[in-house]
Amino acid sequence: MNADADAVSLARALQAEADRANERRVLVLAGSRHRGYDRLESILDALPVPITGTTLVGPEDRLRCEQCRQVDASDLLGTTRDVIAVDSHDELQPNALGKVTGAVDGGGLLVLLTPPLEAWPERRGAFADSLAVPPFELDDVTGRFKRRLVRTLRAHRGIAIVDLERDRCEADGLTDPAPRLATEPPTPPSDHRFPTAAYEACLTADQVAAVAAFESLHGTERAVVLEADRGRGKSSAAGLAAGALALDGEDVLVTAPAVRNAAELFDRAGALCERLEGDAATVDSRRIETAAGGSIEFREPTAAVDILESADIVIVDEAAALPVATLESLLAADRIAFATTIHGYEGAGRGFSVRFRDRLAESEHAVTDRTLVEPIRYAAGDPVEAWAFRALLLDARPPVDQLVTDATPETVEYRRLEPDALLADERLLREAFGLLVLAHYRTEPNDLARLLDAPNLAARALLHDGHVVSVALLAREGGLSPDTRAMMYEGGRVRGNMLPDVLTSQLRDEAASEPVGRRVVRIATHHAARSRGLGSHLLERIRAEFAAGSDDGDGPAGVDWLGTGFGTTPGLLEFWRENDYRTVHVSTTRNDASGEYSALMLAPTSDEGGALHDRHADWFVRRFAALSSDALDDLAPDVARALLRSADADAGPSLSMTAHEWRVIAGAAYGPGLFDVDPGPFRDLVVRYLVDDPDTVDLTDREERLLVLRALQGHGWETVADRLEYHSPGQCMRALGDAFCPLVDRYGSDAALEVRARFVDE
Ligand SMILES: CC(=O)SCCNC(=O)CCNC(=O)[C@H](O)C(C)(C)COP(=O)(O)OP(=O)(O)OC[C@H]1O[C@@H](n2cnc3c(N)ncnc32)[C@H](O)[C@@H]1OP(=O)(O)O
Ligand SMILES: Nc1ncnc2c1ncn2[C@@H]1O[C@H](COP(=O)(O)OP(=O)(O)OP(=O)(O)O)[C@@H](O)[C@H]1O
Repeated sequence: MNADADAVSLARALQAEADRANERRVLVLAGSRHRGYDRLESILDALPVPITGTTLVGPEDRLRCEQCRQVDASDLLGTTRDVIAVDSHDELQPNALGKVTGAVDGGGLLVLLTPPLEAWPERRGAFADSLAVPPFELDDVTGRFKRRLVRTLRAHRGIAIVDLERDRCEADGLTDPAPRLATEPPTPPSDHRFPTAAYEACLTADQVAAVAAFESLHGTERAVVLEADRGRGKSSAAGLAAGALALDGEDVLVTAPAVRNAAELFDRAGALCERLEGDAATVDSRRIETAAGGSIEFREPTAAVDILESADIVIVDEAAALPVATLESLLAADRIAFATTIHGYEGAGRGFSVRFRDRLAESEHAVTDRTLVEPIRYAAGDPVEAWAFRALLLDARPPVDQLVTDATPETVEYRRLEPDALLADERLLREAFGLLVLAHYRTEPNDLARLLDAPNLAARALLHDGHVVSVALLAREGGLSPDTRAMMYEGGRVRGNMLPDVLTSQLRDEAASEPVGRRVVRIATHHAARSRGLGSHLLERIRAEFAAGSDDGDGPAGVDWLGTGFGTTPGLLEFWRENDYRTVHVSTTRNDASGEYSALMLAPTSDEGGALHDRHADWFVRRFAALSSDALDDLAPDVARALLRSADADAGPSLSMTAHEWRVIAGAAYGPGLFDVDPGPFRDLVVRYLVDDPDTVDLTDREERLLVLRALQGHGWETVADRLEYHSPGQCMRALGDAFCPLVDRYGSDAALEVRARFVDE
């Protein structure tokens, strides 16, 4: 038999076994690219799988089947394919691998076309190129992620490896699974309100329980949360429930990141409505109407927020992939359900579990939770799912709570997490990466490759009894050549230098990328050990290690600055401020994923870093008032307060109001004057007060919010009165005047104090 026939019969045997077990199998075709494609074509011809069920994920349309590029792998999320072949000769994007693996059906094959496995880790493709950020070059990028990947391919069950160069089968991937037991169809709950047909349409007992959870939405102020790994049928369960609710006359509003994410939901809901109402129901891909007077309608997330009031019930599918701010706006709905992916961070954010769960818990909604465990696309125990989880660390978790509950700054050891050490110690890698995933809504498989291979990144951790309790990811930034600096200043982009890039290109400071710094890209403390000073301790140790001139500094002369950039919340700003980081910028648009404005902060560690900080802090304070009534007029007042409070107290101009302007301010505070006639000087005063030490003036939180909303952001009296719950605009006006009194007392010039004396008996 020739080699071609061998590979074909192996593929057939693999596929037949996958089919019998309702599991998936992986077939690696390792060798030259043309041999890989030749063999793949013979295999596809021979497999009993229609070409319409096959997708090639690669740079060129080289087969007769559907094709997409790795960057477009998200198109396959939530879809189900019989065979997916990934051409990874030019590059392999870890994110794409995660997405496509989840889309292979039970009985299906994932085929990987790779270079010879020994040589693969050393190949540098487009993804590696993206890790070579200036001043580093492609040769500085390492191949650890791929070395680990090859190790997992060789170690895991269900993975066949064919060496095309030596015409040799390295592993046949056959697992000889036990025969599948016939499973009983799930039964409806004994007592139910939804039609029996909704339960009969379920494929697993988990799905029945999930549909039943939606019955709680008949009450008021209710929320349902369905959580599951990919392919457990949560969208379908939500669809059956949506159908049942619409059949009961309810108007159901469905939203998801894109309409294709809601396709399964509408399929299942449509089928149920047609089954129970026949032609009386009208079914479309975005709208279903029932004869009972109910409806199901799809709207994109922002549009959905605008029409919440018109719906009885809202269902949010793929909630993890929506910005937290959008999820919060949706919570205004009285009855709402969220379906979300747990370990599917290959394509879904972590915003839902990281930030939104707390806010849901604080809301008035009574929450019913259901987790769907049983897979539907393939059988439980599928070896390819186990491999993908391991290879991409999709299920990486921080240590269990008990291991770290006693951690304090005194018990922990500071550790540099060198990539080789991480590669050699799977538990350390899982704990550190797991902590980053759980704590951050945007950690994805590409980040695992970055952690292992990117020359500009470094990780540091605190270990308690050998377990990771706090972790930080640092990026080297700045130190760029004069040519690169000029290029950035003139509008060019440079990768991987976020802080210098913004300071140079947006804030017009050509010298900003000359000093060298370390940006804290991410920091996380184990949730069982927060608020004990561990995060601060880690930052302290990092500063000691990297500070300019320190002996054990990483690099010859240490760094000029430490910095950070993150989606602002008052609590986080407070954390960084306490650790001596100071605000130098806030973005003028909201982050797509978090829905928050981002702040940039600096903690200088040398004279050059100090100079960089000082001029940017000054510019930041100077521009803040104008920004607040423009791009930042929807910034939350508490965030605006925290941003200014975290700026350096010496930054910004000192007050320079004329005597007349002081009379206007003092007249509005103590006399019959009006803020509205000349808001400018009032704003300067508010900015100065919020940047200075606030303890010197006695204002309440509400009064400070009033200063931000009215004086800085320029919202109208009616709006401000409404938001801060003043009885009337008139009362709000008087409150603003009162709020300025202590500011006049603290800052007022002689002219101001003279005005005050006319109205106050001193
Ligand atoms: C660039 C970035 O990574 S920014 C994102 C930071 N990371 C995250 O948001 C992940 C989730 N959060 C965490 O892992 C932790 O809360 C960290 C890393 C922010 C802080 O770690 P900890 O070990 O708790 O820090 P530490 O004990 O030194 O300081 C805690 C103080 O920071 C402030 N703080 C930090 N986060 C918050 C928050 N979300 N809300 C309110 N206050 C906060 C508080 O002042 C808090 O003190 P308190 O608990 O007494 O009120
Ligand atoms: N009750 C059902 N009846 C028929 N098909 C179903 C049912 N439940 C799930 N499926 C099918 O199983 C697959 C996975 O279901 P679904 O998309 O609902 O799961 P999911 O958990 O939302 O997965 P993903 O996150 O991958 O989209 C889909 O192809 C879907 O059509």
